[in-house]
Amino acid sequence: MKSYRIGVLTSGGDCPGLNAAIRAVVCAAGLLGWEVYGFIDGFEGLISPVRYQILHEEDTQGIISLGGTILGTTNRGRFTTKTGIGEVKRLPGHLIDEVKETLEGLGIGALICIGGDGSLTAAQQLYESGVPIVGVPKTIDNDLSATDYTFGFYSAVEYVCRSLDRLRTTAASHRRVMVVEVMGRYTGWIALYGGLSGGANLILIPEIPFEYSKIAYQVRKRIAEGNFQTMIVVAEGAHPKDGQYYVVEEGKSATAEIRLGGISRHLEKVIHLMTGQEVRAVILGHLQRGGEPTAFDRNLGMMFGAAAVGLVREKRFGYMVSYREGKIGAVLIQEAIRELKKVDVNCPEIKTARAMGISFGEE
Ligand SMILES: Nc1ncnc2c1ncn2[C@@H]1O[C@H](COP(=O)(O)OP(=O)(O)OP(=O)(O)O)[C@@H](O)[C@H]1O
Ligand SMILES: O=P(O)(O)OC[C@H]1O[C@](O)(CO)[C@@H](O)[C@@H]1O
Ligand SMILES: [Mg+2]
Repeated sequence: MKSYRIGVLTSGGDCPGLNAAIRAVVCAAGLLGWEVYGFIDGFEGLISPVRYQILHEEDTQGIISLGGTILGTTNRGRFTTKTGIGEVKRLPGHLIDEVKETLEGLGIGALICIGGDGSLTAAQQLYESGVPIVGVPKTIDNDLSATDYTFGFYSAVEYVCRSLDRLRTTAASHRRVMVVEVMGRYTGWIALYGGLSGGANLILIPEIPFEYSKIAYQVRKRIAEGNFQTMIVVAEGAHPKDGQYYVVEEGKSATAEIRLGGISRHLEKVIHLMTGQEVRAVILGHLQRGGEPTAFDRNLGMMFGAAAVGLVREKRFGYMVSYREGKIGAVLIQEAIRELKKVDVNCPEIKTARAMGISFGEE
């Protein structure tokens, strides 16, 4: 008798912990006697030219500690559902039909989609069209609702924290202002957690629009107090009050979301002009996304992967696994993608930062 078959794919920006999730899916499904088809390059592998790899336990040995994804991923292509903040596009019907044909042709009974907000928006649309889908949340940005954490986030935070440690010694030696730009798209999770743990003096996040004069004031105040170096962490999506996001490519592409970036270079010029200090911008970029996952992200990836197989077993399609208050559970994918999870400006990390005199550039 043909055994039950499931598919798994990784989609959107890669992040540490994806391989741990893939291994858990393969091991948990294998114990149930199921076959696992890993689709290559996310949703792209589901349509012509269809690409997949049958995954056995031995194919996933030793990958828990490996960054990236053995299945490949993409954040541009034929499955664009998001082009800008709050803008959602419908997937064309012919694409959905092709996905269904592929799954039916291969005898696959369920598909596990490991993705961020954009990829799970596509997954939800496929589910609404009858594709049996279970979601697994991932992204370094930690911007998915209905889960406290996504794997990849703490690995990125760890990198930001260590980078600040290194940058502080050179900033102190030269009595400079360092402006360290970190990822996170429209949310400030990485900037807040990385900045606080790395001893930043100012943290600029999209949730708290800043004022240039307040940043300059903080730099001058520090100098007056005998602190000649200032560490500023800025989220790529941070912006001044009434200001625009800084984007790498002007305009929008039909096949990808806009790329944010460049705010640190702008701040470098403005802070120098306003304070006369030497300022250096450092963009941490994809160094935050590469490399090995932290132990937390490995464990979260495995807990999510194994739980996703459990949801398939229970036929709870349209659900996404989640982590809330220390427990693994399930929520509707629809609930997770309804709106971006932004930093609560009254959260303990912000309160702690304020209590310690760390500025958010608005006072
Ligand atoms: N095959 C594809 N074709 C087009 N766009 C895609 C495809 N796969 C993923 N995307 C898009 O890539 C972007 C990133 O994916 P997702 O949100 O799942 O990951 P992420 O880790 O949160 O990264 P990001 O911060 O870039 O959103 C989303 O806008 C998503 O719609
Ligand atoms: O890999 P790309 O296309 O540069 O995408 C960068 C974006 O992806 C993310 O790293 C999330 O995966 C965002 O923080 C960032 O804005
Ligand atoms: Mg995203």
